Amino acid sequence: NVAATGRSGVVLWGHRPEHVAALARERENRAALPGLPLAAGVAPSADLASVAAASVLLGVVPAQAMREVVRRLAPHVSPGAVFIICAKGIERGTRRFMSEVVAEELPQAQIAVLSGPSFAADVCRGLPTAVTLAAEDEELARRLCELLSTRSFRLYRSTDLRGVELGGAAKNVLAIAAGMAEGRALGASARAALIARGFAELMRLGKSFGVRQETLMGLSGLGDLVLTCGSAQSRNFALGAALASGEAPLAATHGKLAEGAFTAAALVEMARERGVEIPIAEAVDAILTGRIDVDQAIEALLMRPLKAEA
Ligand SMILES: NC(=O)C1=CN([C@@H]2O[C@H](COP(=O)(O)OP(=O)(O)OC[C@H]3O[C@@H](n4cnc5c(N)ncnc54)[C@H](OP(=O)(O)O)[C@@H]3O)[C@@H](O)[C@H]2O)C=CC1
Ligand SMILES: O=C(CO)COP(=O)(O)O
Repeated sequence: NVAATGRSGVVLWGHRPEHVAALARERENRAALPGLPLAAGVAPSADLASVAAASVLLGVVPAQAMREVVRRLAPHVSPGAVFIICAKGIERGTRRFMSEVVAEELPQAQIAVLSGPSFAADVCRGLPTAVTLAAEDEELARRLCELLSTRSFRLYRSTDLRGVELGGAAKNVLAIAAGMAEGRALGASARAALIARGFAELMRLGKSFGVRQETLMGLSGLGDLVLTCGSAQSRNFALGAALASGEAPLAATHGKLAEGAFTAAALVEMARERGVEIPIAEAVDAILTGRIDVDQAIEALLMRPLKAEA
């Protein structure tokens, strides 16, 4: 809808023809965004070839599906087209960032990443927010920000692509921990402490990747961390709360996408490889894989040796 603000002919491709047909008929995604109509300029299509004329594509699929989707898209994407990654996650197994996945599968495209505090329902309602758009080429980032910004959806540009995607991926894992604290009624002070210590983990990890600290202090790092660690509207936060109330990891997502559940293991492995301590993310991964329970995780975090804050 944002892309179709003041514009027509925005193709919305989806992989399920029946879902695409329902979207075209009802002009609304009744399951995911009930009561929020599709913008008039959006044309749903199940035909991959319909993206061939596009000079800018937005990839809004689960991170673990990105490679498959981009591989299918590749024969239809024109050389020089821009592919904007909207997924927030790291590929399991390969531990590739989304920009690496897309570069491997879509070498003809220019890559950008869009990330920041932006619940789809809020954005669709026209509520104001600001996000970061990163591309290595600053001129491209500037052009895309101008193309896609609206009065209520403000894009700030960055050339720190890796920093932006790291912030978006890591905040989902940390939001699961915040949801657990909420589920166990640990209180507002604990939540604030968790956000601050989670942010310290993100900063340490970011340093090991050579990303800019300012990026992580910005919309796609701290901004999205505060949003998702503070709202039950977040599916990652809701997963944490469900785990804390005793639900099993597989059932606790309630069929919804919680990216942090897939990214946690990759994040922990990357941190270990770099000798970076990320105890909150590690606790989330250990709970998701059934190695410890929520009580043991809380106990372990509270019993960590006292040290300097940094
Ligand atoms: N929702 C939000 O508020 C925000 C989400 N994001 C990020 O965007 C990404 C997508 O999230 P969201 O849109 O909520 O997720 P959804 O679960 O709604 O999935 C998005 C779309 O991807 C489709 N899809 C799933 N698997 C595949 C596949 N293998 N091949 C092709 N299409 C597929 C889904 O179709 P179907 O379900 O019918 O299979 C759906 O149409 C995530 O990484 C998320 O972190 C970022 C900011 C905000
Ligand atoms: O990334 C998001 C908002 O910025 C959406 O968060 P969830 O995927 O946890 O719902």
